[in-house]
Amino acid sequence: MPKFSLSTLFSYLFYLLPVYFFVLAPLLRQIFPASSTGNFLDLDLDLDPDGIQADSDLTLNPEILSLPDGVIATCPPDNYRVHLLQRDPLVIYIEDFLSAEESDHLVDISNANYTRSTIYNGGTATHDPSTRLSDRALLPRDTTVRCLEARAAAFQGWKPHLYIERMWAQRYNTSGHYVHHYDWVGSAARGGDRISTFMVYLGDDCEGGGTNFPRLKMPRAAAALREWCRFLECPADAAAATTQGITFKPIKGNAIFWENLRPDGSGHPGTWHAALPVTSGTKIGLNIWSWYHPPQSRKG
Ligand SMILES: O=C(O)CCC(=O)C(=O)O
Ligand SMILES: [Fe+2]
Repeated sequence: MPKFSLSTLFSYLFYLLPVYFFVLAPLLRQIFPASSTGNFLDLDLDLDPDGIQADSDLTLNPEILSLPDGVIATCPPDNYRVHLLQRDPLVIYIEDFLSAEESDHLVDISNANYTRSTIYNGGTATHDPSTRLSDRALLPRDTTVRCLEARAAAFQGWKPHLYIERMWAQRYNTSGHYVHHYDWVGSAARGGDRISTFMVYLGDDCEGGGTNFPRLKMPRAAAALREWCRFLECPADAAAATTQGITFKPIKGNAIFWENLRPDGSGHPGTWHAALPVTSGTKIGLNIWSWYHPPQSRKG
């Protein structure tokens, strides 16, 4: 009977381990691709066509989310054009997401409701003008707002367990700004998180006030730049630019859409962004955030 010494065993391992890691394991991954059941954003177990399970919806708060309430709005057909900026994170620019009439109407219905914007510090809402200087107003859910909720949900493929948050208009006067931040919270494992953001411009009667993404890159091809410079700040001397990355100009009716979460539910670092200071005039924005809240993580 052959005798195996410890050193023989080690020499076998020395040859076999690389064979496993570099040949066998990749081959197995090709033949049996990983199932997506561990993928936070692929949870799609709901059989209810509305993506809503009656028993698990008790925890959803109608003061925060635009929950179905039996009111069905009759809406005009969509009339927007999309421009794909990049896929990871997904960033899509939407021209004429709102008509001029819709933008003006939302400004009108927000006017009476403005209060100073807050930030959250350890779970407590505080005012900090060095971080965020603006006023914001909760929009009543009238027909225009309901049609916009439907437009935003349809844009995302009516994804089950996705809830459009109640909408807020945000008004920045001269010096108004919001320093760099993420819109996601990092709470996917605790129940849900903000899966996406539409940053819509309702009023662009201002200088400055662009939405800056320091970690996104300017499109490179000359033809692409010609197209994108309609929507992005394109300084004549890019090297002398004081901001990093890309900055969207406020243009009334247009929107930037981006996905905040990676497929595993973690927040995407590329979505770091800011509202640059308004140097004169008034900018009015509209936040449409979508909250992804799968029923499994709602239990408890
Ligand atoms: O007003 C903007 O350009 C961005 C606003 C924003 O990032 C926010 O309200 O979370
Ligand atoms: Fe934001």
